[in-house]
Amino acid sequence: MTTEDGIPGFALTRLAPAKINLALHVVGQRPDGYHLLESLVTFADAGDRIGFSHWAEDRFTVSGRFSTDLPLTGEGASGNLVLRARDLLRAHLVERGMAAGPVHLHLEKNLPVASGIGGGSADAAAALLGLLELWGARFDRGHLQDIALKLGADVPMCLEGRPLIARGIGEELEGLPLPSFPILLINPLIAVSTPVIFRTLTNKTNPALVIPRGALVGSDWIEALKDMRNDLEPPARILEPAIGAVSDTLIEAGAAFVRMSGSGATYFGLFETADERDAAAAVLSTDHPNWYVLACNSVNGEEDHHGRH
Ligand SMILES: C[C@@](CO)(OP(=O)(O)O)[C@H](O)COP(=O)(O)OP(=O)(O)OC[C@H]1O[C@@H](n2ccc(N)nc2=O)[C@H](O)[C@@H]1O
Ligand SMILES: Nc1ncnc2c1ncn2[C@@H]1O[C@H](COP(=O)(O)OP(=O)(O)O)[C@@H](O)[C@H]1O
Repeated sequence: MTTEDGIPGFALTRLAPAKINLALHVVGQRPDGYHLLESLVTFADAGDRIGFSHWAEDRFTVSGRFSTDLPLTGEGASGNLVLRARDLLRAHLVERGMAAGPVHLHLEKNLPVASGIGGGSADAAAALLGLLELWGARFDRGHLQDIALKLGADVPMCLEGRPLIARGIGEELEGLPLPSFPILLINPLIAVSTPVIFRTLTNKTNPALVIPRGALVGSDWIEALKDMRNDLEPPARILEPAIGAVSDTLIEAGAAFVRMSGSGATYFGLFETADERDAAAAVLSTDHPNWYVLACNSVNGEEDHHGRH
């Protein structure tokens, strides 16, 4: 996943790809209040980037369109997830007698914050993987997933970074052979808080996700997606009525399939061809110059040879 054209001046650069919940069913609630989900997830070939270098002391810098919306320190639950990932991983390595020296981390924040495409979770996962590489540390994958889950429910799936089904709150992962789609992500830059959306949700026991099996092509998946849902979309539309218009705009622009990702407010459109996607992106960028519009592709999935993680 290391990008070929790295951030200048850094020893290592990793992409932190946008997460897309193609479907998200809320099927129950745990005693601690967390909601049980069944989600069909894929990842974009674009997102934030993180640069890593050994340094004389710990340093954190940011750039990019959305860098002003971020916490810049790592302390507490509201700290930057890049720094929280660094500190948690370092503590685990040091405890095991491994070196985890000072680093300069640079976050290029290209993904809008609190937008249902998991930018913070992707950053945390990329930070864990990049730091392991920079520090030359070997770490058991299961243990790394445990650390990831401590940073957020979506961080384990972001460590995988490939099409998968997520269950539980995101700790049960099963890869699946989903093809690559030309995708348009659009967000009217209305930030939506994940905990507020979950609190607004009234129906917590919805029908389970039914995943078709077999050798399916893109059009088969689009048909199958129509029978699935994002159960967080109704509460998001109640909280922010303006985001309903975003969905209509993508349909009018020619998307073959449209749905909200995660707790919103980003909508994704799946297109039959890259040319159709790019034409829609040009129209939407002109009509809505203040919106976030990203033309990308989702990554290709392969058969899961390892079973559940
Ligand atoms: C909804 C999803 C779908 O992929 O994505 P986003 O919209 O955040 O991208 C995720 O489940 C979000 O997971 P994540 O973003 O890691 O959530 P966290 O920060 O761990 O949780 C924020 C808060 O949301 C609520 N929460 C979160 C996940 C969950 N399954 N049930 C919940 O009730 C809890 O109140 C929690 O304290
Ligand atoms: N590196 C980061 N990028 C984005 N958000 C971060 C980061 N570190 C901490 N956060 C906090 O995490 C919260 C969720 O952000 P984000 O992951 O972008 O949401 P979502 O999963 O809905 O797309 C925000 O309130 C933000 O302040």
